[in-house]
Amino acid sequence: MKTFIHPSILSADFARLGEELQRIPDADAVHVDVMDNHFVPNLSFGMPIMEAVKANTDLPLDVHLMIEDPDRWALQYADAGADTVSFHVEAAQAPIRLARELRDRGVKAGLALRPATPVEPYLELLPEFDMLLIMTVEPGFGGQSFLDVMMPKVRTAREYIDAEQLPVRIEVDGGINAATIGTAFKAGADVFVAGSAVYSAAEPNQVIKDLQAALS
Ligand SMILES: O=C(CO)[C@@H](O)[C@H](O)COP(=O)(O)O
Repeated sequence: MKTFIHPSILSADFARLGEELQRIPDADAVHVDVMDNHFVPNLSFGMPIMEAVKANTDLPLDVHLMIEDPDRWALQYADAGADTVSFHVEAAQAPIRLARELRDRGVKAGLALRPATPVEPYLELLPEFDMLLIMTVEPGFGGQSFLDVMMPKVRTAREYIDAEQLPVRIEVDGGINAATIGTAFKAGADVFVAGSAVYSAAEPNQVIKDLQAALS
């Protein structure tokens, strides 16, 4: 199975964001965490920073909206150059309509689930999506510990996706590092977001290579 490492810039130095983006050349995409201080108890950034990120990297942008009312905002991120826009099923009014609107623009649609949200009720929606984002920490902050109790959810999704032969990736987000990535991979994830593990290191790109090596 092909795998993808997406560093999260939530753990980068925002005052030097342009340089921070140049420190991860072997990443498969940049994970862009948008938080509104309503859906999650933290505020990160919005469209101006998204536009600055787009202007300062050639890597694909994997945008994760942790916001209320994604139906209202998601298309702006698509139009600003996102490759993938994931929004939370707990926040969306009309997830299928929004996924179709994203895909009509040529942008991949991701369905994100909080740790407390079961996956089973949403499996039948997956043909409408390109990615399922399973949170492996409570959304809102970087640097938390990996919730391995989410692995049954990843396994259930993997079994369904394989049985239905859907071209849907499974992204895990939160607490991913060299010690946890193998657990998530074995459960069936193929896209791995890593924030603090990458950006707290002296050489972020070496961490990306180490994570890739841990999967090979
Ligand atoms: O969405 C989130 C947090 O809500 C994540 O993308 C974190 O930014 C990942 O950070 P680490 O757990 O890898 O430090």
